Amino acid sequence: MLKAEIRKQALKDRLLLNDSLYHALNESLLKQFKTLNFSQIKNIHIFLPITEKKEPNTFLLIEWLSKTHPEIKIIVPKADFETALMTHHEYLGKDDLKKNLYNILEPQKGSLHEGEINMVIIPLLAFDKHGYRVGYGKGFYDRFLQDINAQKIGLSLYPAIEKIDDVNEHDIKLDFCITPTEIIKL
Ligand SMILES: Nc1nc2c(c(=O)[nH]1)N(C=O)[C@@H](CNc1ccc(C(=O)N[C@@H](CCC(=O)O)C(=O)O)cc1)CN2
Ligand SMILES: Nc1ncnc2c1ncn2[C@@H]1O[C@H](COP(=O)(O)OP(=O)(O)OP(=O)(O)O)[C@@H](O)[C@H]1O
Repeated sequence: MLKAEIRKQALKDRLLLNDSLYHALNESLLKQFKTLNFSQIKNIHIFLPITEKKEPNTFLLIEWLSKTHPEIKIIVPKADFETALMTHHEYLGKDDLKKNLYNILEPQKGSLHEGEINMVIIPLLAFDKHGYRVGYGKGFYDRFLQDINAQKIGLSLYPAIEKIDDVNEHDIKLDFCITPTEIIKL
């Protein structure tokens, strides 16, 4: 299938999720996330959920991490829609977040993180069995991930689809994808 078609279908499916299923899927994602090996990890980059679009509730992961692994620094992105680039900031808690024009929460005072990043939790609308993903189509994550040497981990409410047919030279492959039932090695 082509990205445009996959994107349209995935957005529709997500918005049709009822609250109780959405909640259960998020709890299952957290359960899977807890099984990752954090022993070598000094910092983790995690997107902040657009709940209006029923993205996975990454606050569950962030809250669990800050309780059980307080030594791991949490880094969150801030997207610049003019340049399609992101900057990366220390997460200081929910009080430091404010919604931008796209309903994306972003850090206000969290200081810029410019060093290496060990693990990135990546938003997506769909991913395929070959490790490629479909996002909202602006290429933010492809630009970000091309420069870094981190474990690239997708977070998906749904299982893998068979194949994205229009993968291009910019598309960066995931190393793993967390779904509600399993962590898939890609
Ligand atoms: N939570 C989260 N943060 C993220 C991403 C994401 O997928 N999820 N992104 C992942 O890359 C980047 C943001 N990408 C986005 C791209 C488009 C729209 C959006 O609302 N688009 C409008 C159309 C706007 C237009 O074309 O001018 C829409 O879909 O209605 C939102 C986020 C960076 N931060
Ligand atoms: N490293 C890059 N340099 C220049 N352009 C890029 C780069 N990565 C992606 N792009 C461009 O950004 C757009 C992203 O399109 P694509 O359909 O692959 O997005 P996506 O992976 O679904 O979205 P996203 O990464 O925003 O979630 C394309 O026009 C692509 O050519």
